[in-house]
Amino acid sequence: MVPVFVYSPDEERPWAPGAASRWWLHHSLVALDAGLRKIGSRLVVQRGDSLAALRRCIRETGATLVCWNKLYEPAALKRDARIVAALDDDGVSVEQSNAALLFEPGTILNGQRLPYRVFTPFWRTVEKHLPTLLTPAKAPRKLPPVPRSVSCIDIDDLALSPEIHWDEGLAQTWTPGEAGALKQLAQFSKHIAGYPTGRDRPDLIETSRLSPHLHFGEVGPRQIVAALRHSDTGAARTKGVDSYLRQIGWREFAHHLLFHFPATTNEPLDQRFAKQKWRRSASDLRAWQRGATGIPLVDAGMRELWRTGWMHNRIRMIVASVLTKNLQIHWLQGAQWFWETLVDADLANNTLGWQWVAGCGADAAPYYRIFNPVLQAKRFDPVRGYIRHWVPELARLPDRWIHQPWAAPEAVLQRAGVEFDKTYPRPVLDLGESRKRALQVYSQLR
Ligand SMILES: Cc1cc2nc3c(=O)[nH]c(=O)nc-3n(C[C@H](O)[C@H](O)[C@H](O)COP(=O)(O)OP(=O)(O)OC[C@H]3O[C@@H](n4cnc5c(N)ncnc54)[C@H](O)[C@@H]3O)c2cc1C
Repeated sequence: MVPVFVYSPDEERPWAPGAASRWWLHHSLVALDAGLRKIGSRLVVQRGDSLAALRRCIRETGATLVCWNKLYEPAALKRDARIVAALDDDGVSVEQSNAALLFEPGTILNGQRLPYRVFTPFWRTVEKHLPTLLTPAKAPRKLPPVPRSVSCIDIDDLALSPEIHWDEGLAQTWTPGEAGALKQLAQFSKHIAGYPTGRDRPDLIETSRLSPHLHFGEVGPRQIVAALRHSDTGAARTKGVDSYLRQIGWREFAHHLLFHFPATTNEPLDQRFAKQKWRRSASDLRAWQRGATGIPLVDAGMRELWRTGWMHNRIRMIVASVLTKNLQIHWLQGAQWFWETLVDADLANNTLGWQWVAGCGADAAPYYRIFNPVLQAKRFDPVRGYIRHWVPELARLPDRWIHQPWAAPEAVLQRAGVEFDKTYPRPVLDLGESRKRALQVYSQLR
């Protein structure tokens, strides 16, 4: 057996991996190679056209069977179909498996044999099938050595790591690789009873933070189901496990949807929204990207993203709502920024998330649901710990004002050392006015 990785970003266009994903990929490959070496093998790394790289490897090894786990993104499916046909012509067998999802897309359909467009009935059907899932096999303890004659480049030659070192925050936050994923899963599993109540609190670490590991296949959803089911004891744990698996269900839903509706990476699923007119404002977009909108909860989230390559789910919803609804900037602009900066950037989840918030996707938030970052901060960042951490220039403001400094009396601002447009920006929008405008735009689209 010869483990091969081929890096071919051109084959993933227009959604080739962004900067944060490339960072993760580099470290994930290093970890994979180290793991393989421990059991007698090594990772053969190639770059360029996948088919050409595989054919070279087949020539060099005399392989008669090529196996891989499937990806279900539109570009990957097209590429894989081309490779399967070409290898078939060469007389080489191919075996494709599913490790990325609980079930193959196309196998979970509604009564009319059509894809689900609403999450709850989709998840009910998946839940019914969960007991049929096979427990994943254990990893091998020994593998045969890879012959020296097999051509291979260094992982460094893929030039995935950034030349300018903006990645310090990522390195401090994450441990890419299977060992990091399993450790994270084991730790999370101990606290899973707190997940249903804690999962909405960005100031606490109550979610699993497994998203990048799942995206890169360092742990699979079936492994997660198996691990949690086996450890399930007590009512609180059961509630925690159920609530968590439902989120894994959203991931599954997103991937099945993308499989059935591949154009949604760039177009709204709900075609009524295709005629929506968007605002263009480079300065507002930049303020949003840089965490300089003057709206503390939004700025906190965008800075967390920039520094760590990750953002809490509730905050993702809030920053996306402010961009698409209050600022009326196209959801694709937000999706592209997330694509570049998230370590868990995932075409299916990102598309679903953005279209859900913008109101144009499957089972989407209704158009009149416009998150108010001030009320959201009161509710989900009750002691404002999240804002204080990510927006330290406001840290000395009392709880009452820190999430809405524009409303604070001058004396309070002075005492806290806050000076608008010097230490912290004035808000780029009026939340109330922009909400009214958004409601008008959306009501015309219905
Ligand atoms: C605008 C927007 C963009 C998003 N972009 C991405 C993205 O590019 N990649 C990504 O993995 N997730 C994305 N999400 C979904 C979600 O925010 C993240 O999966 C979650 O925050 C990851 O943290 P966690 O692993 O601690 O999640 P947990 O709460 O521990 O959930 C466990 C797993 O379930 C899956 N999951 C959870 N929530 C969702 C969801 N709403 N949709 C789909 N899958 C979910 C993830 O794989 C996650 O790792 C996006 C959400 C929004 C609103």
